[in-house]
Amino acid sequence: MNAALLIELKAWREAGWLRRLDAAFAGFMAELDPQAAPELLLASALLSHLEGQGHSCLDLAVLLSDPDTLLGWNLEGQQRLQAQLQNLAPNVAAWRAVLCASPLVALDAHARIDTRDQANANANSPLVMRGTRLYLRRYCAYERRVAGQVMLRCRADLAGDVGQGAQDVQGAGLNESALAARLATLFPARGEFDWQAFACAVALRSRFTVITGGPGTGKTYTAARLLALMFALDEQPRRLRVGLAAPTGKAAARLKQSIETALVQIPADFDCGLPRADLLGALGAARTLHALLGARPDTRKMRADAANPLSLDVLIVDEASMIHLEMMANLLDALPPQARVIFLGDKDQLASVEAGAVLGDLCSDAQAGRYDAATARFALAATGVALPVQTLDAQGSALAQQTVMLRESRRFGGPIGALALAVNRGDAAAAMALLRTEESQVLRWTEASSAHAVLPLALHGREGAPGGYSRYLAHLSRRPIEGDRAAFEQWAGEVIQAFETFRLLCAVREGDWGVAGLNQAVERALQVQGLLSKSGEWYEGRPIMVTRNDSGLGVFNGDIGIVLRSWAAGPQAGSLRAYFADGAALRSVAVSRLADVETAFAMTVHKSQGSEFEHTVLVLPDQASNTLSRELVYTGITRARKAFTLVSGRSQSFAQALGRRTRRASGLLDLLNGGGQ
Ligand SMILES: Nc1ncnc2c1ncn2[C@@H]1O[C@H](COP(=O)(O)OP(=O)(O)OP(=O)(O)O)[C@@H](O)[C@H]1O
Repeated sequence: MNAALLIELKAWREAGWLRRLDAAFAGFMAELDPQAAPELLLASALLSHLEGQGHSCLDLAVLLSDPDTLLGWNLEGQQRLQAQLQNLAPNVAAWRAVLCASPLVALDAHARIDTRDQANANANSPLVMRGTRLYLRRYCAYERRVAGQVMLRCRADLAGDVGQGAQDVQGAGLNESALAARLATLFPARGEFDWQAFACAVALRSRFTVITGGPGTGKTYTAARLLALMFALDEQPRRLRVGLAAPTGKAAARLKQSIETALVQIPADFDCGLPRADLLGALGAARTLHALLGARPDTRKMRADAANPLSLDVLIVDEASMIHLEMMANLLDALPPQARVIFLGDKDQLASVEAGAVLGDLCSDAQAGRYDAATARFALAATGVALPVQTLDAQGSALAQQTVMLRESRRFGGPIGALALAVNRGDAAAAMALLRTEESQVLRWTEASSAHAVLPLALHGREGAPGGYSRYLAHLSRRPIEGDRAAFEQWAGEVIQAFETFRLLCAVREGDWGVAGLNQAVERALQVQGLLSKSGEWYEGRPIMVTRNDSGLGVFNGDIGIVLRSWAAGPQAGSLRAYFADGAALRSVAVSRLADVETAFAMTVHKSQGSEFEHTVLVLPDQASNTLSRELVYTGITRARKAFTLVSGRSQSFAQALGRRTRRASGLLDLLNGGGQ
């Protein structure tokens, strides 16, 4: 039977339902255990396949109840899978029993939260079963580590850390009256509950906090005021070690810039415990998580870990929706036990490309709140206003007490905000009406039979949102011929900035409507128009995106740069180098040293996370695609600052995308809620 099953899996690979790796993994399991049950081989192939799609595990209950939604295969694929399932164990309990009987599967049955890998009993088994979920061993361990750290830190007592006072909060040593007085200065009373002030208070009473909210809800504004509070309340503010980080270089640079801007806005009479300039200096550079943890090529092991922790008291991490499970486990392990970590992010955005949906899992109670009596009392004491009753729940988890959702957008009042809200609700009719009838020209819907409809937008923009890529190309043509290095660098910075005002975002990679096809088409169209002079792979003006971290070169996955001739004295320009903006500074790398890059006129929505463009064009393909989802459309729309255009190859794509939510299998939530069986 196994031989027949392995042949069937090969056919599934040839049909494109599985990857080569998935079928090979099942074959590997059959080699390790020639007596393996067919359930084990099928589950192995599907588990590997799902891991490639960002799931942390295979939930047998979902596999047996709704395999079509889980896998998203076409009708033939669904029927072939059903034909196999009919010959196998009849229900979840029977499947579980078969899998657990295999020497290749260890059982992780401890309900208790523990940071250690619980499946050590059978340390060589490649697979682990927890409850009805089957894991590749390392993902099970990552979930344990994340859940353990989150629970420890949420319950942590920060005695002595921030001021000393008589009215302790959960033993935290937090002086409530001092906190309330300072919060009142930073967040003047508005007569309603102030979620931003509450978020600051919550972050001060424990070692783990999540602040979530849509774009422009003031996550960075709140984090900056929180930093000011921490310095103000610390007995030795000069010794407070603060780190800023984000998953990508661009997001890190943006965080630093926004925090600096927000710190400057803090009322001058607020006493931060040290001069404002010193506070800014104390923050240091914002870093990518890879750089912060010391990622090294060819090993999963980071330089910083539990044995060699980061030298930090406070860490603020932005764009937390992009953090995958393995990275989160590594980050939490590397934080010293007494350090405080604050995650900022939008829970409704796309999850990381890699496995896990950590922020989504952590924020499962964010909308509801679920604050217990102690939190309600603390909120009232700290902010002077009671939490809204609908957010109270005596049974709220420890994590819920440390999670705050900011609910008011301060930036997106207009059509883009209204569209993002409609999309988030899954209200396709309202979203389409906004896109089709909106009069201010901020939004536009373009239905097209060919991907070439995108080209005029890329070349010149549209009415209400002019420019497209012609803006950066105009800058490109104004290279200073005479002048010094400073003039060259200023020009190069302007070219990069101008490129960042417009972007084509794709839902898929392949085909005419995907990243590859559109990049080629845009390059060709710009050449035909005489806007770009392309000779070979590398040419002046080529926008590139780095696709792999290279700490040696100082370039990281997602970095965007522009290829320019380097500065040389006199009218002679030098060799081609890729230029990247590092905040206000410029950094360059010889193009010959860049192996893992792609052209960046068009990029996936996934890769655009952490960036914003004045005009964003979201391109949905003409074929049905599993990658279309509500989160994808929401993420695309919220990348737009001033104008948004949707180009759809199929009229149904948009509504179908909004009807499809990305649900990633994960056992993290169960662990956080105290269940591990
Ligand atoms: N309480 C407030 N009072 C006045 N202005 C505010 C307040 N909160 C936020 N803002 C302003 O709203 C804008 C958006 O805030 P901020 O950049 O912090 O939002 P964000 O949630 O971090 O956005 P993004 O999702 O883009 O990262 C900023 O200009 C900020 O100064």
